[in-house]
Amino acid sequence: MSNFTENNPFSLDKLRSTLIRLEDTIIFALIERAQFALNNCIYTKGALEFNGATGDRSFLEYFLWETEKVHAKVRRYTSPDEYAFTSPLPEPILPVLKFKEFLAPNDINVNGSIMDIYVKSIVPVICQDRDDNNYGSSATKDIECLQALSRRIHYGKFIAESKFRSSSEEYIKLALANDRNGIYELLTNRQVEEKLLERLRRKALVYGQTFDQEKEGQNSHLRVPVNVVVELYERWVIPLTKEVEVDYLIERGQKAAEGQQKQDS
Ligand SMILES: C=C(O[C@@H]1C=C(C(=O)O)C=C[C@H]1O)C(=O)O
Repeated sequence: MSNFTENNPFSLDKLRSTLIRLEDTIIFALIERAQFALNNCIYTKGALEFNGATGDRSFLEYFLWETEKVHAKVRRYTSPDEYAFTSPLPEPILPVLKFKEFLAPNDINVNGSIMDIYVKSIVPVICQDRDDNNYGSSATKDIECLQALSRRIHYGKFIAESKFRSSSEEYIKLALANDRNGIYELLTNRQVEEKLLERLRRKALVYGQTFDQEKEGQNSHLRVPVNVVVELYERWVIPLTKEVEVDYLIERGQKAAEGQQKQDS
């Protein structure tokens, strides 16, 4: 049941349908990356293969940073249905830095950045550990994965705004007490999470099929292991999305209380 009229961009049902669509984007992005070898040198800082062109960064870090610089120059404001580094929502707006925090190689946030998690625990499992020289293609597919993951995680801002509008008094009270755990519990919907993980398992199983008749029925020939996709969400995507929601709701609640005080004075 949506919590607003259907034409409202903050309908929780509508926002959740965008997250469901992003599941497909992320699974297919992982499948696309898995067609190339690991090419470990693209994750190695200052790897000799790149003759110093990337300075003390890895090829992927360098490639991502340069890509983001181009995007940052051309990015205009977007609606909640499109990708946005900063939220079109009323104040507060999570700073663009949030994206960088998640991707910065030396990120201190939540057990390491999305890039650290992706490079250390996702790519080595979905790609064969060898070098096929497809460095540019591999990094391009990595960036598509990282951007889809970041888009999904930062969508937590819009989900948080929707929840705030449904229960603003409760969130304001918790925000004024800086009660992050209280906000985390209030925003958590375990039924939605369990349903999501089950749907993800089914999608990874179907999308990952190579339809190679000789191997019919052998899970080993899946293009991406099902448990990798499910664990990615269970261990990282969902917790990081909720971190974004909590960050947003703390600021949103405190600023709303300030606004109320100004009105009352
Ligand atoms: C995104 C939401 O907020 C939380 C995070 C979820 C997720 O990251 O998949 C799912 C349910 C909630 O615990 C939501 O309520 O839909």
